[in-house]
Amino acid sequence: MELQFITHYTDRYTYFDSARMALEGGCRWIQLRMKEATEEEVEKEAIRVQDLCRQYGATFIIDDHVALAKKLHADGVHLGKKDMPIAEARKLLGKDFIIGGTANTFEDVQMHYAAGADYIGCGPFRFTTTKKNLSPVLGLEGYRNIVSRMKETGINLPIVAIGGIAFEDIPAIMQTGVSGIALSGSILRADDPIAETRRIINS
Ligand SMILES: Cc1ncc(COP(=O)(O)OP(=O)(O)O)c(N)n1
Ligand SMILES: Cc1ncsc1CCOP(=O)(O)O
Ligand SMILES: [Mg+2]
Repeated sequence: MELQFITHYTDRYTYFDSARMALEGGCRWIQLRMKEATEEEVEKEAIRVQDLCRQYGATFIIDDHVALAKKLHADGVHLGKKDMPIAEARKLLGKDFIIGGTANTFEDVQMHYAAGADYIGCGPFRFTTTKKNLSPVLGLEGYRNIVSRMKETGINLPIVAIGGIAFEDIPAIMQTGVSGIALSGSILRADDPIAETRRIINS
């Protein structure tokens, strides 16, 4: 299973802990997402998490902060509706950076495809408290619809499902034709987040 881990914090774990546990559990794609942090805090953690990702040979993506991704030579950046437009980020970063875009509809996918995105984070699958101001929930039917319209129009981009996903949801979500899963909370709420990551990777 292709898993992207999105960093978060809890009463027990820091952002850095969350990335470390996902890497120890075998995840090889980490997105540093720190919504309530200052630019300085994001940079400080980005340097540490990037170093750890390098030790594990994992891809390191930064959420929202294009200039920081360029400065640190991160592997890429993830951008949503309220962030820098993908075409502008592509001009700044060039072709060697991975750029992901958020989609909630097929029209979002079309727009990001035209702008040169490398992958789509598509969601939310269901309600989650990890993100505020959620777009409408897609459910399985939402993914089926988006994937089938992509096939009809010849849009070939990896689609990563995100939002409120737990271990038990993964087989049915993968059956809709998406390429992978991104998650955060269900790993951090597990008794043993490292074992939970391993269970997902091996599923
Ligand atoms: C893989 C992935 N998909 C979607 C998102 C959401 O990005 P965005 O819409 O910009 O919202 P924030 O994460 O910035 O709150 C994501 N980060 N990763
Ligand atoms: C960043 C993001 N975008 C849509 S839902 C979400 C949060 C994913 O985290 P969780 O797996 O805890 O719902
Ligand atoms: Mg964003």
